[in-house]
Amino acid sequence: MDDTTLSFTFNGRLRSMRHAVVGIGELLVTQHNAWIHATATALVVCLGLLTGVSAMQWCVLVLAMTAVWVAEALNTAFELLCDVASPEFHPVVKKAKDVAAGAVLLSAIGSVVIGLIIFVPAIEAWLA
Ligand SMILES: Nc1ncnc2c1ncn2[C@@H]1O[C@H](COP(=O)(O)OP(=O)(O)OP(=O)(O)O)[C@@H](O)[C@H]1O
Repeated sequence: MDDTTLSFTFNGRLRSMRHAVVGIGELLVTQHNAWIHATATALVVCLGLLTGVSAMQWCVLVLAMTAVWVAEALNTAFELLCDVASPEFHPVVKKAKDVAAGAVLLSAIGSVVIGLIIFVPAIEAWLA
């Protein structure tokens, strides 16, 4: 490891953030699940604005949505690595990919439950 690898630079951090933004772009362009998450995110934001949920409820909703996006991003990265490491069918890769996909499903189910807990009463109050 040389000095340039060790030194902290603003440009280095900026470059690193650019890579992360490119990664998010890749997720949005290539992953069909990400399109569903984007639609759900837009729906939640519209519903939240319409029904006037509280600041604390916004925090919970943001955390729930972020959990789904993070799970999807990690699952996608994992799938890409699997495809390089084992392009042919492998029973253990199947298990690994299925478990990673399960993480996305778990976070999505949790988010739907949170959405129902927050929005059912909020919509009832809004319609009353
Ligand atoms: N190399 C492999 N070996 C064994 N099983 C695999 C392999 N690649 C994919 N699979 C199986 O196919 C399923 C789908 O894999 P794939 O990589 O297409 O992801 P996906 O769930 O379709 O996600 P996406 O829609 O984001 O592409 C996996 O969950 C796994 O069960």
